[in-house]
Amino acid sequence: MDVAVSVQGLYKSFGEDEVLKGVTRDFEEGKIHGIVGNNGSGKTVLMKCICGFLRPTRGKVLVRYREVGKDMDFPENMGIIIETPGFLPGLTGMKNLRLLASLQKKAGNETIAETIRRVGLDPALKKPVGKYSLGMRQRLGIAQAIMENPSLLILDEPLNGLDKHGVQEMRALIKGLRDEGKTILLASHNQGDIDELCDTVCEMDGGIMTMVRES
Ligand SMILES: Nc1ncnc2c1ncn2[C@@H]1O[C@H](COP(=O)(O)OP(=O)(O)OP(=O)(O)O)[C@@H](O)[C@H]1O
Repeated sequence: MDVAVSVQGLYKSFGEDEVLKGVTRDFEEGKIHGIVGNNGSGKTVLMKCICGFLRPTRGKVLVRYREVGKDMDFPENMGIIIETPGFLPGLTGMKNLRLLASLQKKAGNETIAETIRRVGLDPALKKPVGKYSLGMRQRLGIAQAIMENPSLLILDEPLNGLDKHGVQEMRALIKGLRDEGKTILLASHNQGDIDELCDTVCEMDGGIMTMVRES
């Protein structure tokens, strides 16, 4: 099997608090991998370690066989939604994404506009993001994560705040991204999202990971 992300004996402590307790798991390329678990079970901390935002206390994360924090600071070709996407409230959605895209210079204006349309928003909308509804902000967050066509997506509760219709649309989008060959790690509390989207499911419980469903 082609492994996109390999988590090997991962421990993470904050002071006395051991939040990850030896997590080991390979996530196969081209699939949607669900991560479920109660509040505080360590899902976000695990995702932050995979992204290189947090350094593990022990163990390692390999993304496409290169170690995060050693062979590279952050995995390349990665799109992320972790916690609420931080946009500048006074700018339009298009301007926010253009600003973020200017860092990597991978996505031009047409690609950004196309991505905004793909998540069901209007790239010509003059309304500043500060006046967006929660669902619109979430859609823009998804656009930001996918605009540079990453091959790995780390999505922590990406469908939060969306109404029923929005959830259906964004589920279809996420499945479409998987069908394009992308690898997706998806943390969710929504059983419907997990059942419909995920090829494999694992559960975090008190910093320990157990397998729930293999494809
Ligand atoms: N920067 C930090 N400093 C100290 N403790 C932290 C930090 N980040 C997370 N924690 C602790 O790690 C534990 C796991 O948090 P985490 O955010 O990974 O949970 P989660 O499974 O994502 O929960 P939720 O479902 O609520 O999003 C919690 O007890 C949290 O307080």
